[in-house]
Amino acid sequence: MGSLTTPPKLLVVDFNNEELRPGTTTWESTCKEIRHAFENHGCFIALYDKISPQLQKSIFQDNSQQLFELPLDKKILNISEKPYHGYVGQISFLPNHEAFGIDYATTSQGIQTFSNLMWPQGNDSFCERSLMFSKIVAELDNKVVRMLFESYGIVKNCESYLESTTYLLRYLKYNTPKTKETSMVFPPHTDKTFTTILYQNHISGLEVQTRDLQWITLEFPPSSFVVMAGEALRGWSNDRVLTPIHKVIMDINGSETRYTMGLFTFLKDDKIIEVAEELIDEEHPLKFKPFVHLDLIKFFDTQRGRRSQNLVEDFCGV
Ligand SMILES: O=C(O)CCC(=O)C(=O)O
Ligand SMILES: [Fe+2]
Repeated sequence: MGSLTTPPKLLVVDFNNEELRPGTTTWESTCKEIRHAFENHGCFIALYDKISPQLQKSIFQDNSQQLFELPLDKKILNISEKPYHGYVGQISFLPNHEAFGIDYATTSQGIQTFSNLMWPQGNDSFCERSLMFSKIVAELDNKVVRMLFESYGIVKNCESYLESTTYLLRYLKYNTPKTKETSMVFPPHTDKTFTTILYQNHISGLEVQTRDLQWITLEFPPSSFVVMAGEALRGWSNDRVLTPIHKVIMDINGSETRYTMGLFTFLKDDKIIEVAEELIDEEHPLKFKPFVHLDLIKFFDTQRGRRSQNLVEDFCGV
């Protein structure tokens, strides 16, 4: 059904702007804009041209294609002790979707461990490009997190969050759906991350739900990323940040495969995620008890967690 009001436009932040340095007025005003975007929509678009055209091409054309062409007995070796960190595919109600997860993707060891499973004979170019991509996107992530903390006046413990962050690089693929019933290639969900950064090839499809339940179709300008809040960030923010519901829809008349790269951040087990006192006031009384990120994901992996409409509250609400 159509909506009577036009869907809002998402914030676009130009991270290529030289003026976007701590101490400048541009920095200060952009910090505020980012905070409002996280609070109002839970996401925004980042223009960031650090991925060269060659890297972009080889990530989508070489790396993604090589990975998804592997035989199933190799793909299923991509497992993890952590829920939702490994291979996803062959799911009857998601016939057009497949994904891999590479944990500790900003370290050569993390990438190598994954590559050794998929290509025991070695695949140096896959490793180099994946590592380069993850490091570039992690830099963007760190900047965004710093800006969000700063806009709330929380500067002192930001570094401890960044030091405790691990990065899961996911390669995602969506085939063209065959019928109208399967045009939703990924169902509505929220991310269980701290933050998620998405990068796609030229095939769009991501839609994000607003607070007033309208769907926005995301346009990715050239060299852009979508930065999105996960459930753990919502917990950290004392429920100020929105964790947006999003889904992927593809045109049944389309002919091209959609590839996405996602950098998903998580906090290590020794890091307690705790609402900072700066985020508690009369209007925002404390909503969540301190928690460990992996425990939140494990909770989601239970029947009660998967049914929850309000994950952080059901997991650690006060
Ligand atoms: O492919 C996309 O654009 C979205 C992927 C996504 O939402 C996810 O993997 O959590
Ligand atoms: Fe998602």
